[in-house]
Parts: sequence; C-alpha cells; structure tokens
Amino acid sequence: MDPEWLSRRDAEALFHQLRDGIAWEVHRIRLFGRMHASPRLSCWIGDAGARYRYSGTLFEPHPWPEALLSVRARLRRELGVDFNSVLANLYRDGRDAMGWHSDDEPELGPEPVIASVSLGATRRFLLKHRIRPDARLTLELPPGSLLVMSGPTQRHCQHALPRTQRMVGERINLTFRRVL
Ligand SMILES: O=C(O)CCC(=O)C(=O)O
Ligand SMILES: [Fe+2]
Repeated sequence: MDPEWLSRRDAEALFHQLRDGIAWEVHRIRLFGRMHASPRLSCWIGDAGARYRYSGTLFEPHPWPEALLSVRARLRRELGVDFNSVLANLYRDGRDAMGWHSDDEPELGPEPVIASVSLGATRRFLLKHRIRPDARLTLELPPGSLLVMSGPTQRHCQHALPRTQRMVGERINLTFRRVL
C-alpha cells in the first residue's frame, strides 16, 4: 500500500470531480440467495464491451470520465497492467460498507491484479485468509492511497470495508480491474 500515491491536492480535486461527475446508482447484489440494495452508491465504468457479472447482475459499463483516464494511464505505466474497467464506490457515511468477499469473478481471470485508489474519508479495510483465521490484516486507507492486490490474493483471501460508528465523511474507492 502506498499511502501517498496521489498528492493531497490531487486526491481532493479528484474526489470532487468524481463525487459530482459520476452517475451514482444503487447496485443490487445477491446475498445468501436473495437480492438486496448494497449499502453504498456505485458505478461500473469501462471500455465498451467490458461487461461484468457481479453478485448476480450483469453491468454494462458507463464511459470513462475524463478525470479517470490519466489515473488509468499512470497505473498502466507503473504496474504494467492495462485496466479496462473500474468499479467506483461512494460510501456516504459510516453506515455504508462492503461485506466480506473476494473479487474472484471468472471474467477477471485466475490471478487478477486489482488496483484500489481511495479518496475522501479514511476508512478501515480488512483482509483475511479464507482458512487461516490468524492471517488477518487491518489497513487504514487514507485519501490518495493506492492498494494493489495481485497473485493468489483473491483465491486465498477475502476483504471487507466494515461499518463504523465514528462520524466519517464521504469516501470514494476506485477498484481498477481487467475484464478478459
Ligand atoms: O472500498 C474499498 O476499499 C473496497 C471495495 C471493494 O472491495 C470492491 O469494490 O470490490
Ligand atoms: Fe473487493
């Protein structure tokens, strides 16, 4: 994790551009066989054709906002991965969250590289091994940070963004992916 991948200024500018510029929507997800409104706002963005089946719903990509093209280009230069899509999430307050899951949809391939950029409020991110309960990691993801998950991470581990009782402001998270 690089806590200062974006400067404070760039992180703040990008937060506001995306907060106001993205067509945020409520995504419906399957949980224990039933469909629920997920507790956050989201938008699936990507190249035409980068369709994504996620928790039982097929998402057609929204076009790239200008502000994300330079982020994608920098990730390509630095990580050597040509990301063709990004899931943007807006956590409105501490009640918005994401439960335990892996980003292991088949269209991401067996060992996907996922680049996660955080903006806005700092929130806690948890990572745990599927069968070794002692193998756990807690990270605070500050604005402007970059977290890269790669190799067998999605196969072996799950991650979550828990709710918090603390008063926290809005947070945007961008998980860049490559849909095959
Ligand atoms: O908000 C985060 O940091 C994690 C989001 C996430 O895991 C996902 O979108 O798959
Ligand atoms: Fe995830």
